[in-house]
Amino acid sequence: MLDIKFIRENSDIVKNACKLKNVALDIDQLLALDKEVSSLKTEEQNLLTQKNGITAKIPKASADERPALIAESKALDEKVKALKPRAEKAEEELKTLMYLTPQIPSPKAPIGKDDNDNVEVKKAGVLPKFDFTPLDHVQILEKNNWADFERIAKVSGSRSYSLKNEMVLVELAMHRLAMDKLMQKGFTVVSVPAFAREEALYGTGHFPNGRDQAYYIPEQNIYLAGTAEVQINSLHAGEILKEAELPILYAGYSPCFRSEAGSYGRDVRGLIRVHQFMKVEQFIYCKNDPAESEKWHKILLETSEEIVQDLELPYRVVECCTGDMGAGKVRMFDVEAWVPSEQKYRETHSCSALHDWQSRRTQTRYRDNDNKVQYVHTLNNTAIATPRILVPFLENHQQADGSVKIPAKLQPYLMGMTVIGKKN
Ligand SMILES: Nc1ncnc2c1ncn2[C@@H]1O[C@H](COS(=O)(=O)NC(=O)[C@@H](N)CO)[C@@H](O)[C@H]1O
Repeated sequence: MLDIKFIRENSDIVKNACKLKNVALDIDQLLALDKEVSSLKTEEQNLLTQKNGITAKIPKASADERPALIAESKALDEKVKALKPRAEKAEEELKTLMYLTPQIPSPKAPIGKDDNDNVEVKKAGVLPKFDFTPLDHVQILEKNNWADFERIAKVSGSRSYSLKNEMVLVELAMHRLAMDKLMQKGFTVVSVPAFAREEALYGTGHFPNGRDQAYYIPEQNIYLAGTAEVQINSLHAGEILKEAELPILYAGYSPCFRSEAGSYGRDVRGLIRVHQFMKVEQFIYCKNDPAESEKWHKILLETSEEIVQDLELPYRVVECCTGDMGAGKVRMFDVEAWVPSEQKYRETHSCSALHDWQSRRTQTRYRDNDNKVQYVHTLNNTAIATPRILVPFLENHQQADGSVKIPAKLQPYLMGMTVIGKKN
């Protein structure tokens, strides 16, 4: 959400942001509603002032003056009451449009329509050369009895999977590697429930537009969040923190649930795009300062690169263009790991800076050292998300017999194993 004062004084900048982010929103209509809300409030205030003036006269008025004064006071009450539904309707409509108003993208962000216009900013690692015909991740899993798809689909439906044997240990090992790294960097590791109330999904900006991505449990009127960003972003909703408490660094561990509505037919095979996955989420609250946000954004990105390097995966970093980054972002980078069977890089991490666009939605503020109350800035990035990252992991580290080499940094989390899978 933006500051309404900013929209009033910079409507052209906001209109341009809507264009850059493919957000179909009528800012003139928003400003007209804003004016209507203000004028209704002023009208109500004037009526109340008039009424108070009249009421104040009643005690001193003579017996024959009093009935007229009481009648006039009642008539003013009726006028105030008549305004209420109009004011509430205008406020509701204004709030809806405020929730849809995109953040202003950084001038450093590439301008573009969709992920085809993202810009590669870094490439690292050596693409694997196989002296055998490499398998894709599903074939490697099946050859080693490391996953089941067919049976579990009968039980759990589409886009489901069951990891087996060493693959379950590899998944846990990756999460532990990520959590240990984040703890060493001062992050507070927290596990959070997948459950989240509607306000929390509005808080990150997943709602209103992404409502169809979330599973809803009507009896509890609660949702299954698609990322721990949702829960963590609302952990301090409504609070006024102290500047000395910032930055707050969270590593949120949770199951993530996504309907993947709109992804029909995409990545239907294997582990890339599933309904339930596990993620360690990096989330930072920092003070309201673009330079501070830029510093933490860089650190978040470097941390996810370190994890991908620890897994010895060839990868690249792309800066997301304005049309791909999403409504709330100032700037966003994706880390993409190389998938040999597709001969292309696939997104494994997504690193965003949002300034105060989310904290205005959750009313998360802090009292700065000059005693001024400000909105915090928020940032988030994936630390590790499985099972998707198992895809580049298995394919890049596969050997001719179908076994898979374990990178040195992961071995301590796997009882020192250096290779897993097929021998004979
Ligand atoms: N349907 C899915 N199946 C498997 N993995 C997924 C799915 N959706 C997202 N992911 C993984 O989760 C990562 C983060 O998802 S994201 O929507 O891009 N970004 C976020 O959720 C942010 N909170 C940063 O983590 C993705 O990069 C990807 O690795």
